[in-house]
Amino acid sequence: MTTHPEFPNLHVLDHPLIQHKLTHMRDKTTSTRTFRTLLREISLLMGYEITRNLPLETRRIDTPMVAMDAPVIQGKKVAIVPILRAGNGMADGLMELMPGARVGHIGLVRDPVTHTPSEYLVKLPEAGGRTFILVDPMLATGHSAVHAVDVLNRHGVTDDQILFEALVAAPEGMRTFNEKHPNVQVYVASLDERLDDHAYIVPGLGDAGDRLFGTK
Ligand SMILES: O=P(O)(O)OC[C@H]1O[C@H](OP(=O)(O)OP(=O)(O)O)[C@H](O)[C@@H]1O
Ligand SMILES: O=c1cc[nH]c(=O)[nH]1
Ligand SMILES: [Mg+2]
Repeated sequence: MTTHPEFPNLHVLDHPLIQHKLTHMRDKTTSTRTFRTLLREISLLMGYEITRNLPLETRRIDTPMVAMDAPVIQGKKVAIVPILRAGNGMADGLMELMPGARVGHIGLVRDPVTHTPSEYLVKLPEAGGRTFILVDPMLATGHSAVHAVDVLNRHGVTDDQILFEALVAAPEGMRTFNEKHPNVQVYVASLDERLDDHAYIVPGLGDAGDRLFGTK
């Protein structure tokens, strides 16, 4: 895991398995079926790092030898929140890791001309001191990410209780995001070069939602 001099809250997960799978996802010849499998697998691998600081509690169990107080994750203290649609593909991986987690949804779609997101669904579990893991593969202009964190803030979740898991981010989007939410920790597989004239990430992987669901 590496950090970035300009973005102290950005963590680039450079594990070879994650980088190898990301390369296959970027490849335009990769099928929808394989893209979907890879997104779930990368999210699961990233989840291993992202959950590193989750609080543990102890539970009394009996081993075949003796009784002991053994550590367990406070599963009900975690909420996974995909930003629809593409975030769904990442949430699947995290839900495998944490089957007891609550799951919320934030539906956003980006206008192709103005690049501003509009909201079509918000359904969230109670804040209740939970860690909220927001997931969306693409952080491009950053407006969708900012909007989603604003939604969580209004719901009673503070920035230090939010982790953002993306696959690829653009520097422009990270700048915009950090102007509003510098205390949200952001985890990515890659910080890419730039945005193009249509606010797509370069080199990126194209339209994540369309590639995940085969809609184009
Ligand atoms: O950083 P931004 O410039 O806001 O762009 C990123 C957003 O764009 C994509 O979603 P899109 O709006 O295409 O919706 P979809 O997931 O339904 O395809 C992506 O999944 C992010 O949510
Ligand atoms: O590169 C991009 C930018 C926004 N949304 C995507 O799916 N891809
Ligand atoms: Mg899309």
